[in-house]
Amino acid sequence: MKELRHLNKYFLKYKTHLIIGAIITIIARFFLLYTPRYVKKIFVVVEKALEGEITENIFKAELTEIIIYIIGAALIGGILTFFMRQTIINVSRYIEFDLKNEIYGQYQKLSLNFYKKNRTGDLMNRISEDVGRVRMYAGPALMYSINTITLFVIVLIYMFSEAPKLAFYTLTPLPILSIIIYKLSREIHKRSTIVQEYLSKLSTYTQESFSGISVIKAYGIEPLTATNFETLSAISKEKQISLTKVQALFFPMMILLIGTSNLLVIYIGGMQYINGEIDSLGTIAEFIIYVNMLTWPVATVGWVTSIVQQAEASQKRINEFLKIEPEIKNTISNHTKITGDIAFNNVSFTYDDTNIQALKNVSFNINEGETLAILGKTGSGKSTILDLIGRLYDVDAGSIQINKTEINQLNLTDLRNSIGYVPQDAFLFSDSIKNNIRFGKEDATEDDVIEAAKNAQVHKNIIKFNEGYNTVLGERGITLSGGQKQRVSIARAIIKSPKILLFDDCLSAVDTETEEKILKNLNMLTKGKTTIIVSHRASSAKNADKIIVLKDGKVVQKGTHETLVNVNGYYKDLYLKQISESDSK
Ligand SMILES: Nc1ncnc2c1ncn2[C@@H]1O[C@H](COP(=O)(O)OP(=O)(O)OP(=O)(O)O)[C@@H](O)[C@H]1O
Repeated sequence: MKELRHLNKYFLKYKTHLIIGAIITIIARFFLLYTPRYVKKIFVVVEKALEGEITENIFKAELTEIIIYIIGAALIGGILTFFMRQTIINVSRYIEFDLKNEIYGQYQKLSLNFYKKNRTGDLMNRISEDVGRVRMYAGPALMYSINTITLFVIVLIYMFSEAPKLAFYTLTPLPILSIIIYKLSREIHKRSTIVQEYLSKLSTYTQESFSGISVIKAYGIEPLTATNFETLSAISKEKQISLTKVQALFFPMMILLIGTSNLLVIYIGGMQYINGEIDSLGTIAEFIIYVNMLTWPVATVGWVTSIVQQAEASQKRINEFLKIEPEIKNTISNHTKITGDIAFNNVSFTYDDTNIQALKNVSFNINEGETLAILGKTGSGKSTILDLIGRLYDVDAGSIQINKTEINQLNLTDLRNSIGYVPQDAFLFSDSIKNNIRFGKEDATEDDVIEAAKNAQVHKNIIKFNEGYNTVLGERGITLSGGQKQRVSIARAIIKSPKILLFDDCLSAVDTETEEKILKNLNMLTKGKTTIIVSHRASSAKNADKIIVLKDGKVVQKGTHETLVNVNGYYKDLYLKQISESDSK
């Protein structure tokens, strides 16, 4: 139960609901337990009438009164049971909601490294299935426990005060029932976890096949994927059947044990009645009702135990994530002004997971409003520089200063709000084009969106779609071309009009003519803003104020277009190659 202590703060938060729920549960049990006592009374009245001890009128009056009591008690008990579920089960839903938000909030705080170390499926499971299991503890398990304890205490007092010997024999099979249900629940849980695993394997496989359907078709490997699916699906079916087998045992087991208890009541109660140890047959009827009333709560002891164990395991998995300290923290609460002077001083950086040293002693500086172009072969560390400016990672050695202040001494929210970032793989959400652009600035007007799209040279493409800016992208919507995606992504960054603009090879999928137009617009738009353009093309770099060339994480060339084009090296080679390519077209 150590891990489940995490939920105590929520129990405390909803204590009023819980206390009311517990009180209602207890009162509801009292009313429901009235019925067996009145059933006994019916027997007693009938016995008296048969023996002529009471007149027919008294018999009818007493019988009517008892029946009214039984109906009244059942009605009140029923209504209270409804409110019991409404309070305690609702609390479990509130806790589920709070816990999901807590986990999601934590996910948002965790740095990129966390996402690299953990698979998406695992993150999803903890926020959905694990929280679901924990809810079972906070709701049904709690409710059934209060229910069972109250019922047990009251029923045992009633039974032992009425006929102790009969009570003892009647209750003997119940612990056995509880143990069997516990074992069955554990087995059911074990097998259903395996079933779940296969279901998620199946859905991951199916999802991947659908996402990669064009590759599958192009390579003609449909039969292979179908066979793989069939194999997975067959294993899944086997696991499901083995689960059903155990589940099928559950109710017969319960019926068998209830039957045994009932037989015991009738046999021992009957013997006692013959021997005169109990005064009325009504006691046997009362006890049969008690036994049936106790069976479900007794079964729930086993069930609740297994729910608590599962919840403990799930909460442990949740706590593992909740306890992780974000690597990148915002330690500065005051606002910091970001103007856009950026300086890298001997920065080195190694990726934790791959141990690849992406940057080695990198130094450069850009003044506010200047444009820096970063060139270099693939894997040379260009994107890493941009990630470090956005403080997605912290450097291992050296320092990054923005406005002459160490980057970790800046308010992280202010820093990120001052950056417009266009990633290498443009990611667009399954939403309208308008909202995808507006994502950069929530209060942007229609005109702002259109202007940003025009500057990113994508407006003409967008208005050709039937729905224009309201065209939905993604799974159920239209698929944009690589170049269109890049340009929507550029529009998203420039609409924000941030102090710092980072373009990560974001013109790679557009033709040189469009690139030229975009760069021209950017020249105008980025006036006064610090801009970094990562590219593989000299054409994107030639107008920059400064150019650096990276090789294996090191800066190997630094200068302007004019200086670099006159010295032998990567930049000159690249420039000449591109000129000869465009001449030959
Ligand atoms: N998220 C990451 N985790 C681990 N290693 C990484 C990660 N991102 C990049 N690397 C490694 O760091 C090195 C530098 O990568 P980076 O993406 O900065 O290069 P790049 O110059 O931007 O390449 P490209 O031009 O292909 O985009 C590469 O060797 C790469 O494999």
